[in-house]
Amino acid sequence: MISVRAPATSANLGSGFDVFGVALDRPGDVVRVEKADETTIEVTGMGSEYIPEEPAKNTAGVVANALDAPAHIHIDKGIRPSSGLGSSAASAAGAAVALAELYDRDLSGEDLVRVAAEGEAAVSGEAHADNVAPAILGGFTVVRDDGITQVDASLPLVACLPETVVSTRDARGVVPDSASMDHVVETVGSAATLAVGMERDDPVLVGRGFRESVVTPARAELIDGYAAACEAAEGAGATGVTVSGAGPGVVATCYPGRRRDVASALVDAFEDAGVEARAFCTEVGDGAEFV
Ligand SMILES: Nc1ncnc2c1ncn2[C@@H]1O[C@H](COP(=O)(O)OP(=O)(O)O)[C@@H](O)[C@H]1O
Ligand SMILES: N[C@@H](CCOP(=O)(O)O)C(=O)O
Repeated sequence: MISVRAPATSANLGSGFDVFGVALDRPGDVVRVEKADETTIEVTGMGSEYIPEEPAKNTAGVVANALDAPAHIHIDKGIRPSSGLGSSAASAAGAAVALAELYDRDLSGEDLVRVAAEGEAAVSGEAHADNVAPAILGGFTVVRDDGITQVDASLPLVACLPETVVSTRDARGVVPDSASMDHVVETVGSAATLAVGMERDDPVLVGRGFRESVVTPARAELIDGYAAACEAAEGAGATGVTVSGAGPGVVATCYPGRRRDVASALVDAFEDAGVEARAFCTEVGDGAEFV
């Protein structure tokens, strides 16, 4: 039996829609695989009641099919589905790494990302690899058609999960079809600032680089209490706050000593808006690993 822990991830980071992603040190999914004549899936843990066990509908099952690697797959979910923290991607990434090892397939990190992205496409409608890339490679990743760039950043993060469900498929439906030149200029400036901030492990530059005015405001409309939560987090020391992935999760960065204050501010602000929420103090972490 092969067992792999794959981390939660936060995609987009404001200015990098479908391009940027980071691995979070916690939480994560654990995927265990054993060879079998045909693929079967069992899911336990956080939100497992909402996750299909039919292989064609589960991201891990789609990966097993893509790799022609039938297995009994057990997924212990540490990441709530439809959270904006790459829950479906973690299972896809964990399955890709575990099944490649089980069947002795000689695949590069980028090959594994491509296979795991097929699992993501099955649930979100499009093959975006900005969650599976950091879930496999770790750190901060930049995904483009011509390759993936990875940086081992060290950065404090707070992830907050309001008890609202937003599916990635639905949240992709509200993304505007076009952007003005002013917005393009702003996004390029933010994305460049964020990438330099990741290289320098600088929470001020990274937080400034979250700023984006096309996709983020459209998604924020789906998250009750979002504006108040951002304001409260910034008041508590966050150097930047944005929607995590497609939402409803929110991600903030700050100096290391401010994480607890930022986490409490986010939770309290959502609760004041009538939305239950929980927050994790975390940091940029490693990719999928054997356990
Ligand atoms: N192994 C899996 N883990 C989590 N969600 C899965 C899995 N397989 C299929 N899904 C489905 O994917 C959807 C959640 O994915 P998505 O909307 O992209 O949110 P998230 O941000 O949590 O990845 C849910 O409909 C869920 O049932
Ligand atoms: N780039 C994607 C990222 C979705 O992330 P998830 O964690 O919400 O699945 C998007 O913004 O649609």
